[in-house]
Formats: sequence, structure tokens, C-alpha cells
Amino acid sequence: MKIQVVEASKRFQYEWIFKNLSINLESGDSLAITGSNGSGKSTLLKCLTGSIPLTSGKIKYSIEGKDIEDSDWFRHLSIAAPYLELPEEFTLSELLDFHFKFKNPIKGISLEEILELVYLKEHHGKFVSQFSSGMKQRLKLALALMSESDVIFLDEPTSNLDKKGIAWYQELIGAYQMDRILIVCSNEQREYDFCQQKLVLEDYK
Ligand SMILES: Nc1ncnc2c1ncn2[C@@H]1O[C@H](COP(=O)(O)OP(=O)(O)OP(=O)(O)O)[C@@H](O)[C@H]1O
Repeated sequence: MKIQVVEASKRFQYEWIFKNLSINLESGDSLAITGSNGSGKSTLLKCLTGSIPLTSGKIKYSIEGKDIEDSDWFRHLSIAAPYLELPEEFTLSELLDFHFKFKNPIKGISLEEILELVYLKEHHGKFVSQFSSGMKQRLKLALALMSESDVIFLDEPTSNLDKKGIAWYQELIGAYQMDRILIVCSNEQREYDFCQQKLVLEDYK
């Protein structure tokens, strides 16, 4: 899998969020997108996932030299972000069944193992609406990383996690990034210090 970003720029009304941003990523790469509050991290993530268009420039996804249509990017990626809510009217078991109807779990892992990994096994019958914010965040991260996707996007991955949850997140990444592209939007070093590449949005104003 390759993602090529060429001279990408994004503007909302008269405000340029980023200009002339170029990056190349391939399987196994990890990129941290950093910058102060309001610098445009989430906006760049939304452009990279195809949820909103660029103002100018180009983003290309390809596998083994073959381009992937913009409309098919979603098949290759998973996202965990604060603004993407979990469907709260499901119990945890129902949510896992629902989620994995659309995405395959990574090879060799069962739903039972995912429940254990996320420390929520005893809560499988509980409604997601009754989860604490930390439980919801662990679930979002696990759903993203346990899905068979070539690209994983994590926006503010440790929000609502306590010290133990942060250590759990770091271990999860170590064990399950595998040969995939990982993109982390954050301004907290502990969330991205394992990333090989770092992009600072203030450099693209
Ligand atoms: N749909 C929109 N229309 C107009 N302006 C927008 C829109 N979405 C975001 N913005 C503006 O783009 C800028 C960047 O916002 P963004 O949420 O990408 O920043 P961020 O770096 O993720 O911030 P934070 O660290 O606070 O989460 C802000 O000035 C924001 O108001």
C-alpha cells in the first residue's frame, strides 16, 4: 500500500489550513501529524481519509502500482477519532458483530480475544451508552487496530485514557501496527513517539 500526497492545500473560506504539503507513505510507515490546537490536524486527517476534499493538490492511494479510486479508500482504512461516535444503542457483543460485518478482523484473532484484549470481556452484554469514556476510547482504538485495514488513522488516541490505558495503547500499537501505515494526529509526544516520521502543521502555513 502507498499513499502519495502531492502539493496538497486546504482552505476554509479565506483561511488557509495548510499549503503545499507533500508526503509519501508506504506499508509499515508511521507518521505523526502534530501542531497546536486549531492548526489543522483533524482537517488534514479528514482530507487523507477522503471525507472532505482538498482545495488543491492530490492524494493518491495505490496497491502494487495500481491506483485505488477515491470512492474505495474507505475499504482500506480504519479511523479512531473523538468526533466519530460509537453506535451507543448496541451492547458490546452486538457492536462487535455489527462492526465485523463490514470489516474483517485481522487474521487469526477471534471476537473473544478482542474482548479480552480490550479488558471488556465481563461487559459484553452491557450497552455501549453505559460505558465510561475510557472504555469507549479503548473500544474505538481496538476496533481500528483489530480490523484488517491497510491504513490506520488515530486522532488524539489517548484522550480519556488513564496512565494504565496509555501504557495499554502503546503496547497495542507495538503488537498490532504490523506491516500497515499508521497515522497519528496529536500534540502529545507519548501518543506518537514511536512514529518514524513527523509532520508539523505550522511548517505548511
Ligand atoms: N468545516 C469547517 N469550516 C470552516 N472552518 C473549519 C471547518 N473545520 C475546521 N475548521 C477550521 O480549521 C482550523 C483547523 O481545525 P482542526 O480541527 O483541523 O484543528 P486541530 O489541529 O485538529 O485542532 P485541535 O488540536 O484543537 O483538535 C480551525 O481554525 C477550525 O476552526
